[in-house]
Amino acid sequence: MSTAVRVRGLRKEYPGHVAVAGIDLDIRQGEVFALLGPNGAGKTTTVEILEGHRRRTSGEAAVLGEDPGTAGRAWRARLGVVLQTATDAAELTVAETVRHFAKYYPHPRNPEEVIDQVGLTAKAGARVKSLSGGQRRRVDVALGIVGRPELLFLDEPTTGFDPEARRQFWTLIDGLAHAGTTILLTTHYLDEVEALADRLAVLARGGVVAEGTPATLAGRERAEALVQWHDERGTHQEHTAFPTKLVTQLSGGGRELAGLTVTRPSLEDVYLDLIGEKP
Ligand SMILES: Nc1ncnc2c1ncn2[C@@H]1O[C@H](COP(=O)(O)OP(=O)(O)OP(=O)(O)O)[C@@H](O)[C@H]1O
Repeated sequence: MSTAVRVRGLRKEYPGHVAVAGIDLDIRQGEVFALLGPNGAGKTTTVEILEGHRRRTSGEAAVLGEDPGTAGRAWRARLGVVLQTATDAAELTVAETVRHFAKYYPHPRNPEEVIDQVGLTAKAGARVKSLSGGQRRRVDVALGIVGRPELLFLDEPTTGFDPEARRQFWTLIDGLAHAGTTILLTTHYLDEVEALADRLAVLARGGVVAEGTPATLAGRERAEALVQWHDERGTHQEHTAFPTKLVTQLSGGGRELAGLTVTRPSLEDVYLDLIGEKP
């Protein structure tokens, strides 16, 4: 599988401050890759460099085979971008806005279909100005995908969405990924990462502190499990690296254990541990 994004030693310094301290990343074509990290970790800076919106101080970057610092309009048309800050609310309607943006691209998607996909058909004739925050965010997403991007950047795309809108959005992203779109997602929602991402990297203090799949990040699948059950003497709990063995012993080969649960660290536990904020 070929590489959509390749980054080596990427560094960004602001006066008196290192925002990105030399990171490496490889994002394969067709995968959904999530970038996680606390506020100020360097996610937006990294993404903006890859989008060609910000200059790097040093290091190498190749996005769809080109250097984002020098690539031109044809390259830009292959990208879809949903920035963290919402598009300025204009006097135009939703349909007018999406149709207008579609004209910037050589092979745009059908604007009406895109509006439908982001769940805004009922609001197609409404002025963007009159929409709620979550609905405007959906317009942003529509504008990000109308150009049929090969690589889609989503910077905190579901902030302000209600739970139903988030689910719809996940379905939409899943569909795009299945159709072969590479997606780079930054988010603070760990359930979003578990639902969507093939792989993720955790950024903290400008560096990558862990990289892996949501299920195996930082040895999560090998971490000790907590086994809980109760009997006439009360509730019991035990930490073990071998929960299957423990449960087999406890159940004496088939006796039912009341209230049995086996839990491993959640992605959130692992994440908080990695960024050094575990309570
Ligand atoms: N234009 C700028 N000038 C100076 N410092 C900046 C500039 N832009 C960002 N920074 C600093 O660089 C660091 C990384 O910021 P960045 O926006 O990349 O973080 P982030 O991981 O996206 O955070 P968030 O989760 O809050 O969006 C922060 O300390 C920020 O204050």
